[in-house]
Amino acid sequence: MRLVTSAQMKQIERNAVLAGLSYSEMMENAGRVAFGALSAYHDFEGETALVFAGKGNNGGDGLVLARMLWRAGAKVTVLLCDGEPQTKEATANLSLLPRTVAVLNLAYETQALEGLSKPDFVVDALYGTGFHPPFEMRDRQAAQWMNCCGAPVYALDLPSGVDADMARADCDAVRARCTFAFDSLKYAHCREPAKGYCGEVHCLNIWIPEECHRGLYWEIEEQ
Ligand SMILES: NC(=O)C1=CN([C@@H]2O[C@H](COP(=O)(O)OP(=O)(O)OC[C@H]3O[C@@H](n4cnc5c(N)ncnc54)[C@H](OP(=O)(O)O)[C@@H]3O)[C@@H](O)[C@H]2O)[C@H](O)CC1
Ligand SMILES: [K+]
Repeated sequence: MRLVTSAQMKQIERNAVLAGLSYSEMMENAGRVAFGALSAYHDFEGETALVFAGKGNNGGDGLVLARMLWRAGAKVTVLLCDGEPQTKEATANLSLLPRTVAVLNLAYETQALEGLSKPDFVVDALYGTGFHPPFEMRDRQAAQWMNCCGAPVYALDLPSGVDADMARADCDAVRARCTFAFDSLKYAHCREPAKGYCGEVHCLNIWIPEECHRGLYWEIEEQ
């Protein structure tokens, strides 16, 4: 198993771009493999899914997954927790969502969380490797909602609220049933206190060529 820092992960992604894999392809792959992993737990058809999407690329992964869940027959609601996406790839994936996916923007619809019912499952795509604790108020409320709703939460790459490298965790960090780590494990998947928020960790291949990792990871035993 590979273990990387967030800076190493960014370098691996840059290497992947040089090797011919675009950022948008990596995002598409991340959403797709998360969809595949989630299908071991859910049938999707007729199920209700809430996708909490942040403004960065972790949110973009969530928007790809939202599209795939909708295609598989789930009733999907996306919550934009920090307004519109701020990266090119995430913005493109927001525009690819079909109209039948409800999109609530918590930056404007400030009371939206109060009106939500418990879904069949939740996708946490609020923050990944770019997060540094602590939460700001709106994110804290979103994380508290996920933790209190009673539905299983599946975290993309990391549970929101943990620091990938320091393995620190905000006291309201998302408590996931499963975390789908992309490409490589990060310290937060392996060290307390962050590890305790991850639930089962599945490290998923997003098709970054092997040579892009050279000299940029530590080999560790399977967790
Ligand atoms: N591993 C891979 O090969 C791939 C990973 N992908 C996914 O991308 C994320 C990392 O995306 P990134 O955009 O770098 O980071 P985040 O989505 O986690 O969020 C970054 C934004 O959040 C801001 N931030 C940080 N801390 C806070 C805070 N406490 N409160 C509010 N906002 C915060 C940060 O702002 P800065 O000023 O700190 O820069 C950013 O605006 C990775 O985890 C994967 O899920 C790719 O999609 C595919 C390839
Ligand atoms: K996340």
